[in-house]
Amino acid sequence: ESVFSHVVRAPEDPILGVTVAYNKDPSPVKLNLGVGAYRTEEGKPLVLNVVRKAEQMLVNDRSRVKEYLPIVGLAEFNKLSAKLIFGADSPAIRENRVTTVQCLSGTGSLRVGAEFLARHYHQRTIYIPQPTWGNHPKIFTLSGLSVKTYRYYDPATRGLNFRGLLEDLGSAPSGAIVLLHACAHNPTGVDPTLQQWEQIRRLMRSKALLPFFDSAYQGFASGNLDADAQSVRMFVADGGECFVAQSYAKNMGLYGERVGALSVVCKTADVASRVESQLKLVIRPMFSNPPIHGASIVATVLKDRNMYNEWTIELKAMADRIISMRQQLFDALRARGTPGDWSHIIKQIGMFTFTGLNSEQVAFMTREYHIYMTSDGRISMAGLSSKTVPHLADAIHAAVT
Ligand SMILES: Cc1ncc(COP(=O)(O)O)c(CN[C@@H](CCC(=O)O)C(=O)O)c1O
Repeated sequence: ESVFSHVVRAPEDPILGVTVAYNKDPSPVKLNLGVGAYRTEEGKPLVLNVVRKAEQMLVNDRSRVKEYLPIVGLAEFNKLSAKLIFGADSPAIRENRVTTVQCLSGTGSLRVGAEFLARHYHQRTIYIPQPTWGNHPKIFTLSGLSVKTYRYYDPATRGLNFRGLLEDLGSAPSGAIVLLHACAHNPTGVDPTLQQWEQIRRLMRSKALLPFFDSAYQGFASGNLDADAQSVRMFVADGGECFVAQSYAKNMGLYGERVGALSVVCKTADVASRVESQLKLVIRPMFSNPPIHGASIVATVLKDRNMYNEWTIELKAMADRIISMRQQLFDALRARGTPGDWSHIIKQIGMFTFTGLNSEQVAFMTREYHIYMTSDGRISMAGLSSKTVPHLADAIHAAVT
């Protein structure tokens, strides 16, 4: 009799479980629009040319060894990551008020930040948008924070519920932590305008709410790395403090390398160095020190002007292909006279379209058309190609008529 015979079978993850179901489907027309991972027009995962070039350079460099990294990770990677999100001219970086630690991609960066806050911050409540990435509530709850939500999405307009957002943040207890998607909100694809970000910033600073940015798609929303960092830079420019989690999974296609960074912007350099010393106490018993390969790729790309420029070109090409998939799907639904207003498909940005389809319609599309997507109606546009748009449009048309 096993001592684990009481263990019950856990349900599949709402997002990653979609790929499990997709892989089991023998249909030749099946479409995986679940996981937010870029695919080419041929439907294949993409390794960026600049990444292959960086890896070749690393392999050829016989001086490179496989020693442990410091607990905080690859120093060069950390500096370059801070520069990428805060800007090369950031006063916070110049004044040494930023500490950056390399973590296991975006998830790991969020987790390390949350564990630190649960131990060292006086307010243990974090407000997350409604809806948000499915893993957010689990990461923060398991870190010991208590999770509340703020209104974010308006199903009626399929846009931002800005009034609800301001009301909910306005009634949050002062000092509460607030999770903000830096750009390309997942799953809605709806972002505040710069003017709305400025109003959010003023409100948050007036109540001493602590911003925790999740930047998983920098460069993927607009195709421009600086444009997609504007929300973060507005908060840093006011001299206030904030947390920022960065992921290189999507914008550099390093999904499985698990490359990310957590940055904490503090009021003084002395506080930043003390915060870093405590971040090390979170990391050491969690994963001790981070993996060297992916961070070396990123550092190799970011530190060389030509490779950085080549990366921005490949990044914009990915963003542009997703935008063209939006237009093609919108046009295909219009051509079919599919009932309903589908303009949100071309208004939303980033990797996902929040279609507004309900779970029954999603189940119908999976059953009858072998379309795999999350049950909340989210579609990863990166999983589409010109050849497969008609099949998806047929499925949506059938689901709503
Ligand atoms: C807003 C947000 N933050 C963090 C992450 C974590 O990404 P890392 O791989 O840890 O860097 C994701 C990935 N969400 C995608 C990818 C699949 C998943 O992990 O759920 C998604 O929503 O499909 C995300 O969408």
